[in-house]
Amino acid sequence: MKIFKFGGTSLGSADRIRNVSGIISRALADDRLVIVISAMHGVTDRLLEAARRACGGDSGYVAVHEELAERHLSVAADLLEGQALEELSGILRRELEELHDVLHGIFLLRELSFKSSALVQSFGERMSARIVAAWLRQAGLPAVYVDGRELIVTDASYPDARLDEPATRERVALRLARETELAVVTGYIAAAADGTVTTLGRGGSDYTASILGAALGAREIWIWTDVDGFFSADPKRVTDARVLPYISYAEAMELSHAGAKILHPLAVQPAMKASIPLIIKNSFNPGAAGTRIERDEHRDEAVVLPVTGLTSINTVVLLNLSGSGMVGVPGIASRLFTRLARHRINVIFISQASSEQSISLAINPAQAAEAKLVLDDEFSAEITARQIDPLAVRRDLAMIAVVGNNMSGHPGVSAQLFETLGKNGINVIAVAQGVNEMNISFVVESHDEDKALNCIHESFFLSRRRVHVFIAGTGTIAKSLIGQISAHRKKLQEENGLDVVVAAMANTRSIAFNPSGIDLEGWQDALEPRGDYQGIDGYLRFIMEKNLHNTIFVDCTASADVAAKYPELLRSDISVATANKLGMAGPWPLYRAIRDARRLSNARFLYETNVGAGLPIINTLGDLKNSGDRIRSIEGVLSGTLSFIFNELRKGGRFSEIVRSARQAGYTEPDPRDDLSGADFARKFLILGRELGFELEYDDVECESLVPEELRGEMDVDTFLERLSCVDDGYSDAIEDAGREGMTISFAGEIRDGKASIGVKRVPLESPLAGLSGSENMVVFTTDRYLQTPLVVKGPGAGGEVTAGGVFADILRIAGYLV
Ligand SMILES: NC(=O)C1=CN([C@@H]2O[C@H](COP(=O)(O)OP(=O)(O)OC[C@H]3O[C@@H](n4cnc5c(N)ncnc54)[C@H](OP(=O)(O)O)[C@@H]3O)[C@@H](O)[C@H]2O)C=CC1
Ligand SMILES: N[C@@H](CC=O)C(=O)O
Repeated sequence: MKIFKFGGTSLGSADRIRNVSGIISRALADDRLVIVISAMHGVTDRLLEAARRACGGDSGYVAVHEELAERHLSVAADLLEGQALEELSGILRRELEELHDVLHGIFLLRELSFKSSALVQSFGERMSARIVAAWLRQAGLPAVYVDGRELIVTDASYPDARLDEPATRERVALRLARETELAVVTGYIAAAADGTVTTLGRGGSDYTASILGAALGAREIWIWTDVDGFFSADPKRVTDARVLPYISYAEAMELSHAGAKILHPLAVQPAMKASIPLIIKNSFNPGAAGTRIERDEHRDEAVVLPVTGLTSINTVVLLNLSGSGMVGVPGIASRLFTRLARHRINVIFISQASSEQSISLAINPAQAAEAKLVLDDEFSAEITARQIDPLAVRRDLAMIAVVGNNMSGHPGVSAQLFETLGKNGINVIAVAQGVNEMNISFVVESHDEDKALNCIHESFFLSRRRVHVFIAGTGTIAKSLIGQISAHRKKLQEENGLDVVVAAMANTRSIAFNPSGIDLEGWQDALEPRGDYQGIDGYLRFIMEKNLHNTIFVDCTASADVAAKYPELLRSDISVATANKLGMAGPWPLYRAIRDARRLSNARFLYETNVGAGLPIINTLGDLKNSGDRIRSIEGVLSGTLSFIFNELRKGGRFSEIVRSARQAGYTEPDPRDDLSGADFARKFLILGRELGFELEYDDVECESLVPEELRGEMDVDTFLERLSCVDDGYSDAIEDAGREGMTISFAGEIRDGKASIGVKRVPLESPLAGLSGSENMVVFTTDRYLQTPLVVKGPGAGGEVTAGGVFADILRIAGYLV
């Protein structure tokens, strides 16, 4: 025999009931069934609403009653006709009349006890089970309506009555013995010894099914719901959550107690005691395998992960009782819990540090005010004597539980859990783990709940790793970067299990956002005005509000305002990959602030493209330094634009035209005067000097400017470029003059003994500097280890593609660290 329990969503309409009867008919071919029925979707809430209104003297309860009458009678009329419909309608009308009388009584008395509330709620299951039984009979099955009050005996503790197991067994054996009958039993409701209605707690139809299964020695108990099974996490919150084919009774209990709504927490216990498997199935997708809940030894060892699932309760409050007067004083915890129990305040989570100075409890927010009142009263003497502080209540919190049988004796699970949370900047407020080691519960701000669920899920379930990229800037570098991510995203997904999601892009005017990833082919169309999120502060607020896990901020602007935000981002544990040099080459206090924030942050800060675009210069210098080499000097060409200019001049080009071409090719800064003045080159040397440990400011770099004196005033870029031809002849002559002496000119620099200088240099034609082409950069590291033959890094040092490639590589380095 099997027990089939159908939840409210499976019974929400006539069509759904037809679907349910199809499932039942097919299963009956193989086995005897007992059917347990919940109230139709939403009905219990409406019944409670009607009762509350009636109690409050609001005659609106009548309208709710009429709505419920209409709903049930119209489903009946849709399913049945003729005599069968008449019979069923008559029964439903009688139920509805009784309901009306009860509600009217509540209205007159203005009194709603748990007992009368249970009676009101019972009509939901009573009417739905009547309808299902009638429809099954119409379909030719031997269905009979059985009221749960005839079968399940409880004590009279409302609203969550406790089962009287022996009495229930006896009644079930007696009433459900007839094998020819297809019993359609009301879930959720039971009766106390005196016959008054009791309820088994919200969602208690699962419990009914399990109680009946155990009492009847069923082979399996099937819980039919509207999802494919027990998920590794709530699929509405964690997109990669997957159905668990199997979980143990203990895991199911831990998960349902900690918020997984798929199964009533008490439903596991009777099935477990009788060793009956519970099967979670989707009535809308009966072909799906579902989840089997049974003893742990049935699990396939090959697929065992330490964590089975995670779940959360998204509104809890934390009560904190603390004070030096608690230390070493026996009985404090006993008084605390006894008082809460007396007021039926359910404790979801408990944590106490070994110092005994405080006890933290998580409870339902609806009970927080009462808890504060009763506990401040309980400890009033100690509070007056200042031995214990008044109870502290912290709100807007979520409790997350990470559950798995195999966490027990598996070192590293909590390390991995808290490291993952730390890297995502999620503050853990309280933690609890029992000695069975199969549940680590912790409390975080509600705002961090989804982020925590997603990053933990990724970390433990080997689902696809995802990083969320927020780009500032939509210009040359950003465009190339988007193109590269678009071209390689699929490959990264397939080969590395990494999903680089561009969640947002913003320029000074507009913003595009999609947490699942902006369409990289048509991102321009997704840009919208920035609305309330103006300026870089607005963008940062936007990012913080979205609070996605594994967020990486990518700076493709040339803005000092954006660079000034790096410390704040790092303090919020958001990693940064930047092409913008105005942070690392900014004023010393900003540089220091970035370095300090980076040291203290759980996030990473990478800026390889600040020097030499995509060339590995910062990393090379870091490796040399960190491995103990001493850098004697750094020389070379670190401006792609200036390199290009002199390389083209040598070929006979005209200075102003070459600058235009460099701009066209994406080598120049947004304002090419930043290149011609040597400022961009100087910034790179400033960064290298600082990497070497020198406390340098921008003005410490000796720098020769190629911007002609007469063009140094205020003017826009186009005017400047138009007037730049005034220097063309001078440069052509200088190249010619130098050539006559076997020399040429180049713009290069060096750092030696903490002094950095850059400028135009005459170099022999056979010098490596004269051999550069295009936008090539060249850096020569002379070190203790690379003395006779210095280490040279050479290659294109500017341009959209190489720079974007460097930024992309930094993103992937951060992703590797994050996930
Ligand atoms: N070109 C190269 O070879 C290399 C460049 N870099 C660096 O890359 C960076 C980007 O250069 P590039 O792409 O050429 O510059 P662009 O001028 O093409 O693009 C800059 C972008 O930044 C946006 N922006 C400016 N301020 C803000 C702000 N406060 N918030 C959001 N967006 C902002 C601009 O928006 P809007 O359009 O609205 O003004 C624009 O979209 C620069 O820092 C540069 O030094 C580094 C290495 C090599
Ligand atoms: N404008 C810069 C680009 C790289 O930083 C250059 O010309 O090198």
